[in-house]
Amino acid sequence: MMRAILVGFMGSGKTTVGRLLANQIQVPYHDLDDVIVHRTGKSIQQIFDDEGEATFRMLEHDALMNSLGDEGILGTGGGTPIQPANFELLVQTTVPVILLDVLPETILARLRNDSGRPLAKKLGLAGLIDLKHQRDDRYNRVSDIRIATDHLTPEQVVEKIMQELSVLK
Ligand SMILES: Nc1ncnc2c1ncn2[C@@H]1O[C@H](COP(=O)(O)OP(=O)(O)O)[C@@H](O)[C@H]1O
Ligand SMILES: O=C(O)C1=C[C@@H](OP(=O)(O)O)[C@@H](O)[C@H](O)C1
Ligand SMILES: [Mg+2]
Repeated sequence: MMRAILVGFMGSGKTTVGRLLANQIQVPYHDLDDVIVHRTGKSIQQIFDDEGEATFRMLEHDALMNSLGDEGILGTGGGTPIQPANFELLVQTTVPVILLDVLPETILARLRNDSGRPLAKKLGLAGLIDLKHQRDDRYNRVSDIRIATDHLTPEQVVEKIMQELSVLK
């Protein structure tokens, strides 16, 4: 079983914080995007370009199903909780789900120089903010703990998660 699952919008720090947290408590880190890249031999951008978002979402659902029972920390993608089947899995799991939250301006600052997120490229800044508003309710509903990351370093976010998880036990 996973120790914790990280959810949140693109740029909230799921991948960065997940790796750091796993490293700190010496368990494996699994990232759904990485599982998909490994399985297909393609980048996320290539999958969106060649096969479209719907195919990516099927691969993402498979990756989630196959990862939940593994040991470690799981970093999801920003769209993972939005798919209804994934939403149900995340609501029902007994693994603590942690929402890394961010303000729109933080997202923009963190993703400014990033080219690996096809949706960010396609939607532009205003579209990204709109997408976050559409998703926020789902993020809140699947998560047990919410951490506002805007004014924290990744190390401080890890520290907060460790405090919250020890409270949960
Ligand atoms: N707490 C943080 N403070 C500042 N920068 C951060 C923080 N968390 C992540 N970042 C940076 O933001 C970018 C996106 O982080 P990433 O971990 O890939 O987010 P996600 O997986 O949620 O999309 C990266 O450049 C990362 O270094
Ligand atoms: O928000 C989304 O729909 C997506 C987020 C990405 O993951 P990160 O949240 O780790 O950037 C990746 O799964 C894909 O580009 C789609
Ligand atoms: Mg990520």
